[in-house]
Amino acid sequence: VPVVILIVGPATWVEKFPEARGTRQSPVDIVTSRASSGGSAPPLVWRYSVNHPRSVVNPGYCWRVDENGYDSELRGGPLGSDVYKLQQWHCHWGSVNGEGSEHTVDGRAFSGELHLVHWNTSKYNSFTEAAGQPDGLAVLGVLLMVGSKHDELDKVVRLLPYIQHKGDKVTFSEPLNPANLLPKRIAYWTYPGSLTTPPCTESVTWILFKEPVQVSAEQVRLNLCYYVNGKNV
Ligand SMILES: Nc1nnc(SCC(=O)Nc2ccc(S(N)(=O)=O)cc2)s1
Ligand SMILES: [Zn+2]
Repeated sequence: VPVVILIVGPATWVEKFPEARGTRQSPVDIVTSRASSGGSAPPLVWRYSVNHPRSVVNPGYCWRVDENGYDSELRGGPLGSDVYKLQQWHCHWGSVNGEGSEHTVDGRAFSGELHLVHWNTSKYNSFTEAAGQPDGLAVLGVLLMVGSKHDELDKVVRLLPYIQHKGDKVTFSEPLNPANLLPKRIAYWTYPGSLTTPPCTESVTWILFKEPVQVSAEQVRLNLCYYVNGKNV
């Protein structure tokens, strides 16, 4: 009986998304010995609005929080003189604890990875337009490791049981400051890269914080069980 092997992972993305064959594809392994020092880059500065309604969506993999157009600003660091605005933030978790981050550091994976996705409002008129431009997006990456409970993240994790299936969405108005999702030490690695999932557009300036942020084992478990249930191929 002929065996049909259905490959749905990154290896087949190039067939439908030519960008995936590009020269600046993410994620990457950060080889710390090869990272150059920051030199004279200006400080990275951010400001997020706290008291506005947000919605948590199940896009079919992990979960995503939409900022619904409320004001915010990310500037400085590797972003030149452009100002970026937070569009959405989401997570990547593994199917097994201890793996699941997209970026690795010296070959080491973390239990998860949070992405805060911003777009260049100085140059473009919409997220979708910016998402197709080489300097259109800036994503802050936060590595997650098991440790103490993360109270700010818990405002989302506790809502996961209500969005078990693809397309489910729940809106909440509890005040939340995305800045509280970032590590205390703001040292980071940065490189020109791409969206890590289709269409893999090479439009992302990646800014990955060096210091992992701790989440509790229970929060990982909730994401894992949610991930397994909510995950669509
Ligand atoms: N040209 C376009 N690409 N993507 C869109 S809208 C969908 C979208 O936001 N995709 C997206 C995919 C991956 C990432 S990630 N994991 O942060 O690199 C962020 C965002 S329009
Ligand atoms: Zn992501």
